[in-house]
Amino acid sequence: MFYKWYTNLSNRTIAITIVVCICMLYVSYTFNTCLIASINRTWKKAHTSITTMTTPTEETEAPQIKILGSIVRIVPLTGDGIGFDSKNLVNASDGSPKYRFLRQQGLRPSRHLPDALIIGVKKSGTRALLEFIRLHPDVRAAGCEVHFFDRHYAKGLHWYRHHMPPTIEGQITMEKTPSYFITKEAPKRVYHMNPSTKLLVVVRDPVTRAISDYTQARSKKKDMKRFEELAFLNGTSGGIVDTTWGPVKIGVYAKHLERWLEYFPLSQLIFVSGERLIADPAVEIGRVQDFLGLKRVVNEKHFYFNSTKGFPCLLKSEERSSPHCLGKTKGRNHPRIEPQAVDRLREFYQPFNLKFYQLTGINFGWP
Ligand SMILES: Nc1ncnc2c1ncn2[C@@H]1O[C@H](COP(=O)(O)OS(=O)(=O)O)[C@@H](OP(=O)(O)O)[C@H]1O
Repeated sequence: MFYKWYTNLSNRTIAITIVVCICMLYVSYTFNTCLIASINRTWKKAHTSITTMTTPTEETEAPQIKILGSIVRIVPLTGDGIGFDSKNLVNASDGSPKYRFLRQQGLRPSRHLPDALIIGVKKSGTRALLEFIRLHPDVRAAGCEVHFFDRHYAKGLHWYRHHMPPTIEGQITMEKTPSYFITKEAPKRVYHMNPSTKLLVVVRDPVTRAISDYTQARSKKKDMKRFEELAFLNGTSGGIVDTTWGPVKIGVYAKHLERWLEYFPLSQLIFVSGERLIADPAVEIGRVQDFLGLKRVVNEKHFYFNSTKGFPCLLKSEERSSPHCLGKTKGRNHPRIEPQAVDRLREFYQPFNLKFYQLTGINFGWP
């Protein structure tokens, strides 16, 4: 009797587990992780900063929430065709006090396709660049990598726009997805969205970049082969470079850039040095603000050097008012690579680096 009851129970548990798994798979397929992360963040914020929520009043037809002691009326966003519902509340509860204030004033931010894109290069400092430039009050950026021009293009521009943050007049919308730089179809697709899109490219010594890329991959797959075995065809450090291996291939910047230059004039691109972004972020951010036609607001006062992390960090940002660094996946310790392998890779990249310097008109001074 007990055995039968126990078997029934475990069968039911298994059935429930399967149903839950299928539902989760469906949800993760339907929505992208960016959206889920953003809902998650908003959910967390709502639980830390919203203390009371009242029901809609007839007069306003909009719910009021009590944030840090003051009553705020949530004004629905326009431009997306989103009605006033719980989904909209997620959007409307954008964490920034600036936006809560604007909504109180009846100003209606709306979502726009990006004016500027950080298109790459992976592991060169793209996150740092985005976090630094979005300190500017006239810049608003999607927090996650949207991957529209590589993975989600079939979903259409309406889908893409919905992933952008709400902006008010005069603000620039930005997004960063480093894989755009190497995606063959991306230049044409971006051009079709808007031929005036400004393109930002962060580049770093391709050898260090390849090691950084490998370090990231190895952090997810512990039994990964050694760098030297993957970067060379015969597995030996001085051998033939495996140009089909992703971390090597991405570093041939000139080849990827040529595809972008088929669609965009050089003047529409800015090249940010990943090395200088670490050594002197204020200078690089100054150039970027000029390029975007923005007043130079972000400057050295926004940064401090964190000697424990070994990187520049932020004194405050829109999301956090206390000093903080980028996450622990940025600025990882790299494994030791045989000097012979490093030398061979430097030799391999040299002609491509020179070509890249010629195309951009900038000597990045990589060894
Ligand atoms: N301020 C600051 N803090 C931490 N890390 C910084 C910073 N500025 C640039 N970097 C460098 O950024 C590298 C990661 O590059 P990305 O953000 O482009 O990586 S990713 O492609 O988005 O995964 C990361 O690479 P690793 O050092 O290999 O982790 C850093 O070297």
